[in-house]
Parts: sequence; structure tokens; C-alpha cells
Amino acid sequence: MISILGGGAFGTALAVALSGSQKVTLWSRRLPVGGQSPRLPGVTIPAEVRCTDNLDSALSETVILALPTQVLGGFVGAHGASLDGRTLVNTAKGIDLESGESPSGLIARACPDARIATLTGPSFAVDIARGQPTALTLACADEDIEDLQHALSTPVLRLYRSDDLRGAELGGALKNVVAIAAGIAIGAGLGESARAALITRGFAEMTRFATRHGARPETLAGLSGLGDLVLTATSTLSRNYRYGHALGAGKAFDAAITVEGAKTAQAVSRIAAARGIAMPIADAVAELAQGRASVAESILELLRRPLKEE
Ligand SMILES: NC(=O)C1=CN([C@@H]2O[C@H](COP(=O)(O)OP(=O)(O)OC[C@H]3O[C@@H](n4cnc5c(N)ncnc54)[C@H](OP(=O)(O)O)[C@@H]3O)[C@@H](O)[C@H]2O)C=CC1
Ligand SMILES: O=C(CO)COP(=O)(O)O
Repeated sequence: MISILGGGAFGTALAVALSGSQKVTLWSRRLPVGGQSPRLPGVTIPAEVRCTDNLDSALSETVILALPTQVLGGFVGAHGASLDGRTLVNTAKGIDLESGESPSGLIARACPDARIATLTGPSFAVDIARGQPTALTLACADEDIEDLQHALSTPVLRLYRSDDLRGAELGGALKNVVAIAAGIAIGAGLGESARAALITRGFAEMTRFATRHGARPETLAGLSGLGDLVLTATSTLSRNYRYGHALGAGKAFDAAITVEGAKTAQAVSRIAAARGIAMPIADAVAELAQGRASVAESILELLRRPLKEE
């Protein structure tokens, strides 16, 4: 039995995908209307999925947290007593702006006796909900998760295990920042060559930042890092990419849409400055997301950097 907390796009997609092999309860603060989540229109939640807005009645031994990073700390803080002691699977891809914590760090603080894992990697909610083949990373720092790997895998949802929780989470958080930069490049009309350069140099930044935080470089080159970067930085299905595109084109973007990379860029830029880690692309995205620079200024700033070895 699996509980999923958060009836947005990803929580709903996982509920649909896992309901073929598991009893699934989907908790959300807004119940689906006509069997559909307002965050994933066009996907009908099967009748076997129990949908509820009563949190206490929703909890089973294994709980998937499908909430955005910036609300996760408040949520687990408020419900820590009910969630602690269970297996908690994070799906958020970001860094908490207030504390600088990873999603699993936020959960560990509120639930010290929980077994905590993170599910991450290249996967648009709509692909998972439609049963299209997907490969993801399931990471946990120091506990056996083979049982969980099997419980959350399906014939079309293939989970790889990793003990590099830090690397898996940082890859997922940082790729959103680079995806915004890639969207800016196309939105501003800089061309696909510029986007390829940003993706490549962005990947170098991701690896630099993550390894300085104890991650293994090969994790960054895996599904949770490079794999998700390739998906997110090249697809108009990505909200981070579309947000960047709007920024680059000088167009408005709906503030109700979840864009993890905007606040994460600010967190990354602040942490990197404090630790002396060069992150020029994340710095530029952070400035643009706060309206503190123009696209033209940011591009000039990146191009003016001293020439160096690759
Ligand atoms: N969508 C995707 O393709 C994928 C997303 N992810 C990651 O999963 C995480 C969740 O994303 P996603 O599902 O897409 O986001 P959505 O914006 O689609 O959904 C967010 C959900 O969180 C709920 N929510 C927001 N604030 C609160 C709160 N304070 N208390 C309770 N519920 C709250 C929203 O409710 P309401 O609708 O009422 O605001 C909504 O149900 C993100 O970190 C994302 O990066 C990972 C892989 C793929
Ligand atoms: O993380 C995702 C795909 O793996 C979803 O990306 P967006 O949040 O940019 O839509």
C-alpha cells in the first residue's frame, strides 16, 4: 500500500502508474474534479485510487511526498509527528531558499526516525501517466531500499538504486536552473548553438557544485543529473524551460505554475558565493528571476568572463 501526498502533476501521475500494481491513496488539499487533477488535465485517475483530503486517513507505511521544494519544509514541519517512523520518498527537485537544505534534509529534520529516499530522474508527469517507458533513480544514503525499488517499479517504470542521495538530489535541483538558462537562450533568439553551450557549461557547473558537496561525479552523469538535464533543457513540456523562454522573450509567465529552478538558482548562487564555487550561469538565472538584471546584461556578463581552459 502506497500513500502519495500532493495531487499535483507528479503525484497524480505516480498514482496512475502505481495503481496497476498497488493499493494507492492520493492525498491533496484540493480534491480532483471529475477524476482529474487541475494540475494534470487530460489524465483520468482510475477509480481504484482512493482520493482524499483527510491526511490522517491517508497515511500508510510508505509515503511518497509529491510537493514542491519551497512548501515541503513547512508541510513536513507541520505533520512531522504523523509522518515520522515511516518510509518517506521525496520527489521534489530543488533547494529550500530559506534554509539552503535539500528536500531530504528538510524531511530528516522533521522526521528523524524515518527511512528517507528520493525518487528523481528524467520523467515528465504526462509520460508516466500515459504509461510510457521511464527510467528513474531511487536514492537513499545509508539504508537498504531494495524492497522499495521493487515496490515502486512497474513494467514501464524502471528504478535504478543509488546510495548517492546528495548527488541524485543536487542533480535534480541544478538541472532546473540550467533548463531555465536554456529556455532564456531560445526565448531571446540566441540560437541552438548558444543553448548547447549553456547546457554543456551548465553541466560543468552542476558537477562542480555537487562534488564540492560530497556527490560522486558519476551520479551527475547519470539519470538524475545529465539524463534529466537533457530532457528538461530541450523540451517545451518543461515548466522550467518555458519559464526561461518567457524571460528571454520578455513575456509574462503564470506565477501559479511550479518552477523549481527560480528559487533554487537563488539558493545555489548564495551558497556558491559563500563557499567560493564559480557558478556564473546559476548567478545569471538568479539575477534574472529576481528582475535584478536584463537578459542583454546577463548575456554580456557571461561573454565577458575571462577566457580559460575548458
Ligand atoms: N511534473 C513533473 O513532470 C515532475 C515533477 N517533479 C517534481 O515534483 C515536485 C512536485 O511537482 P508537481 O507535482 O509537478 O507540481 P504541481 O505544481 O503540479 O503540484 C504541486 C502540488 O502541491 C500542492 N501544494 C502546494 N502547496 C501546498 C501546501 N502548502 N500544502 C499542501 N499541498 C500543497 C498543490 O496544490 P494546489 O494545486 O492546491 O496548489 C499541488 O497539488 C516538484 O519538485 C517537481 O520538480 C518531478 C518529476 C516530474
Ligand atoms: O523534472 C521534470 C522532468 O524530469 C519536470 O520538469 P519541469 O518541472 O521543468 O516541468
